[in-house]
Amino acid sequence: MTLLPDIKPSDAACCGGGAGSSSSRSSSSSSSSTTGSHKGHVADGQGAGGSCCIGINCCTTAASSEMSIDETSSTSSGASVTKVTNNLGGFQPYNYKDAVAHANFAECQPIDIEFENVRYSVRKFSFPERKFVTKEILHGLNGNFRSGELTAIMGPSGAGKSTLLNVMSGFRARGVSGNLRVNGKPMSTNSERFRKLSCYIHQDDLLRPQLMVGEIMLMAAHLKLGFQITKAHKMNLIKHILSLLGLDHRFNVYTAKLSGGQKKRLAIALELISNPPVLYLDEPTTGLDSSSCSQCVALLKKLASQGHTIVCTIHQPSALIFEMFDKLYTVVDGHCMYQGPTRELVPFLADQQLVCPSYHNPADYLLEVAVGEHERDLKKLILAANKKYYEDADRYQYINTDDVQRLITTIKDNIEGNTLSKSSTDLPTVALAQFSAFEYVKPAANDLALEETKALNASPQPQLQTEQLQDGQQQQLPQPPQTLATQSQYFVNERDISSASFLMQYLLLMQRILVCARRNYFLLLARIVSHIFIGVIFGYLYMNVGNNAQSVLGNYVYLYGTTLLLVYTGKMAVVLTFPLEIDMLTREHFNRWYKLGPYFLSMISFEIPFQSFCAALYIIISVHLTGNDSSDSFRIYYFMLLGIMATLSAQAWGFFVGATLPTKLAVFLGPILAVMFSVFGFCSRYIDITPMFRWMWHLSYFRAGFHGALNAIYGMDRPFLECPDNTMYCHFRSPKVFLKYMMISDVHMSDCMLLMAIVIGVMHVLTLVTLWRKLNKR
Ligand SMILES: Nc1ncnc2c1ncn2[C@@H]1O[C@H](COP(=O)(O)OP(=O)(O)OP(=O)(O)O)[C@@H](O)[C@H]1O
Repeated sequence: MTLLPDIKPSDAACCGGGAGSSSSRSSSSSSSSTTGSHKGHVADGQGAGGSCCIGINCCTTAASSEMSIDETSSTSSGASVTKVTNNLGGFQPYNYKDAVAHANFAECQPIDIEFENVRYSVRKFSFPERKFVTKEILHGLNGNFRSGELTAIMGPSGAGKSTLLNVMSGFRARGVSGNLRVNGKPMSTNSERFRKLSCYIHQDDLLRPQLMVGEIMLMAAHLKLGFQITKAHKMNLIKHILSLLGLDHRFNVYTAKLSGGQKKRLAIALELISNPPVLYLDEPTTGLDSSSCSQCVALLKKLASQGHTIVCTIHQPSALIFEMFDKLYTVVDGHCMYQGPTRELVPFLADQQLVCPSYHNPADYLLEVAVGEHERDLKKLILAANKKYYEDADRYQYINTDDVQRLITTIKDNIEGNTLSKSSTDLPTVALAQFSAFEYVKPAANDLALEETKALNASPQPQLQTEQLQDGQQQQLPQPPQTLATQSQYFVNERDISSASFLMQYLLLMQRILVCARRNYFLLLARIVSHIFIGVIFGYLYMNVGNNAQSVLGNYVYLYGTTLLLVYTGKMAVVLTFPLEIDMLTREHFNRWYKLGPYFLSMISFEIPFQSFCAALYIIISVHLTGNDSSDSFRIYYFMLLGIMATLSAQAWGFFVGATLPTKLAVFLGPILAVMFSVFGFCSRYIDITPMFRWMWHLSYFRAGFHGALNAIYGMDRPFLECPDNTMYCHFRSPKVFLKYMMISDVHMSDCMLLMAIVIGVMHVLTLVTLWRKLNKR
């Protein structure tokens, strides 16, 4: 098992051509269908009295270069790679638009989601009212997200877009009520079955900067697809997805060096590995320039056109991008203000006496209405939107399967009559373009048309196919190298996915940690160097105090400083880094990359030995310089064991604090807790502690570590210490006298070890439980 894929950059760079060249004819059919929808859109808008500027009708699109498939070759890994040449015969650099237009993603199970009366409330403490209050954010939303549709959730800032996405994806489940049906069957968003259907891509991309694109993809493929699928198959799939998303040339690039748009595409590519039927994206276009924006939406549109249900929030799309969405769901103050096909928005608003001015972006106009710029009663609009939703739902219900069958038969007739290219692999899109008036036939038509597509793909294809040209001439076109069926063979069927076992997940995550640690060695090196440095400083300050009866208090301070150092370095290293880890864990776990158990085990399998190693380094150096190693060697072993246990106890607390509190709070609450344990259980004698705080003395791992260390160095019948100047009185010549004076002569080292072992175990269990709650009680 290797994380680092054995692929050369040249191999990866080639696969862009492979996918980008899938089929020139499917592009012609899909572009004709797109044009059809543009026309329909404008007609609708104008017919209703509105005349907003929409999509390509107001923009000039760049002329696409003519491309043809030149030759097919094989890479060293055996993958079929197709070079694409332009009409000048040169090698064509990667063309994202073409690749997206020609891309064929895998078919997937069509998923229609309907929701009814969805409400979401949060419970918060109100300081002015001095009580807990419940705030409802979503107020009984109804709607549907359908297979084959790209839906945009729009609305003003703070309207509840992200909240709706979080609720619908199951990312937020607490405080949610309402009914949800998936393909007509009731389901809970918190159920495992529902979660298996979808992936959620957050607005900010949390990608590990130390990993390269290819590595992160392979890691995700191993974790998501398991090991019943060969590595070669996974590599083919990865290359295929990366080339579809225009990232193949970034295969060997660290994710830190990707642009914003590339990171976004990589985030999508990672989730496409398991080919989820439903994709939720939170503001996928935020922070992208207009070209990256339209590339990103074009990609989503293509995914939707191949059967996925795609839902994303979007802020203020340009007219061109707005036009690319099939459907719009507008949220205003937690209510739905419009839902339905994008092209029906302008007529809908016009019906409400809101006429979108000429050459005005309907998306901008909608937002102006939503923020009240057009002085319309939003309540009326919300009511009208609900009325429209129910009317549309009725229309959908009353269309029977005979109607759908009739439509499909007509499409078949069209194909046989050669009015449409038989080679089109995008039958559902063609079917829908033909019958765009019957918008709500879509789900059923999609199912039937997909079956037809499968049947067509299964039938033997002629070597050369013909396409009817506009002027009536027949021209021979080369066979596309990969049809829908062959391209999507890389995608793994849902039933073949068996995610990696516990052990394999653990090993893969361990490998990821090691690779990241090796590449981000500066932080680890800093931890090692600081322990060595402080070991030398402490050793120098308390040089040779170990066996000197006159310097017992000096040695006491050395042991005290040692405990403090080990406790702070153990705790702070994780308190500061763990909250960021939790964000990544939340996302990867939600998208079912791995389970919590292997993740946590892999993390502590690295952190525990590393922190122990740092503590041991410090102890070896300082013990030698302070002369504490001049007595029996077993004392040093005990001292080292106690020091390591103290640092690991603090580390376990650090994990717990990091998992429980946000970083800003953890940074100062962690030390406050440490000071409390220190003052009340560590640097005071038991009788000096206020009775109210004596429980801290018993529970403090600080105290256990320190008293244990004192016991290891001065206890266990240590003989008299040296008193160098015989003329002087050495009060603590007898170690027993010193321990008695410090009131710890009855403290046993074994008790201290037991207490710290319990702290380590209990705190790790508590951290695990906290994480589990965070991940599962969202
Ligand atoms: N956990 C929460 N506690 C309290 N209020 C919340 C919580 N989550 C969301 N809200 C409130 O709900 C409203 C909707 O928030 P949401 O993030 O969904 O808005 P949005 O439409 O996505 O906004 P933006 O476009 O600015 O991201 C906001 O007023 C927000 O303050």
